[in-house]
Amino acid sequence: MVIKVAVTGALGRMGSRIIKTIQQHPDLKLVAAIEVPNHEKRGEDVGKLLGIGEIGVILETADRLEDILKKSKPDVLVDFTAPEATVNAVKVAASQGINLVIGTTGFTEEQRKEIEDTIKKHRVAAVISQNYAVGVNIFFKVLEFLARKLRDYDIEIVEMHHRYKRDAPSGTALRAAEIIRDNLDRDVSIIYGRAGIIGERKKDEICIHAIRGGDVVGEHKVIFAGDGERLEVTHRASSRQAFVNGVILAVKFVSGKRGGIYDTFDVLGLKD
Ligand SMILES: NC(=O)C1=CN([C@@H]2O[C@H](COP(=O)(O)OP(=O)(O)OC[C@H]3O[C@@H](n4cnc5c(N)ncnc54)[C@H](OP(=O)(O)O)[C@@H]3O)[C@@H](O)[C@H]2O)C=CC1
Ligand SMILES: O=C(O)C1=N[C@H](C(=O)O)C[C@H](O)C1
Repeated sequence: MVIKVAVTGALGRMGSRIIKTIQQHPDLKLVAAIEVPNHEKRGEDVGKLLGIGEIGVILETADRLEDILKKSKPDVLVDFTAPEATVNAVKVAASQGINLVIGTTGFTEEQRKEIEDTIKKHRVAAVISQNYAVGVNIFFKVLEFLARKLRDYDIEIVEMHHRYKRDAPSGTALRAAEIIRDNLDRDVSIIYGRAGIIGERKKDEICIHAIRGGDVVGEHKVIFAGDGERLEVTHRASSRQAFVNGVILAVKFVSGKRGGIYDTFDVLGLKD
């Protein structure tokens, strides 16, 4: 069976790669590609815009999302855009019974809740993950283990991304901090950077440090610092294809599912 896929953020760093990869999977068919309202390339063939030759799908814009989805009838909508754009895409797609793969990061608590409530209300299925790379999900599992074993160590997270990234800290760093917090048997708060006369480090905090620069695809390091030793775990993404490969698995996983909110642990069979 062929899975029909729509992609929002079609010309973005992730969206464009997702579309190119869909073209390499005979069991996936791109049926709609959507960009920001009033995009100057609206109406042009998306394959041509991406330098892979005509594919027979024209670039549409988000102001017409409802009609586009009604016409193209995708099984799954893949969204890597920006927080408000994702909230809107989820509302429109879910109301038409379309399942979702969501990769956008940087949501407020309210936006996250709105997305989850919408998915539940319309009983669609969605995969939501801050990081679709297989290696990062294994890194998360390693963090669960380390947090249980090194519970008295001082824990710090450092992430680095390209200069264009809009949100900080990264969704992955936030998820890593939550995983560690949930696996420690003591209360900790998550804080963001330090400056000034901060005094001695507090035991009950995990600090996230966000670095931005150049074309770095994505790096995450977690440091467990003890007395006389330090354990560091690092994941480095050198190509966005690492995320895209996970997205393709998520599309195949969520297609045809009846309802529910899943993550990449579900997709990759990593749930305990
Ligand atoms: N979960 C994961 O594994 C990963 C998540 N991400 C996240 O994905 C998101 C996108 O990242 P990236 O591809 O690098 O960003 P880009 O800015 O390259 O791409 C986003 C695209 O979405 C477009 N867009 C914005 N609003 C809308 C809208 N309303 N409808 C349709 N398209 C819209 C943007 O257009 P314009 O530029 O004109 O605004 C842009 O083309 C970020 O939140 C990032 O953190 C990234 C990599 C991996
Ligand atoms: O914006 C990016 O590029 C990335 N965003 C995700 C995040 O915020 O964690 C995942 C990846 O690190 C790349």
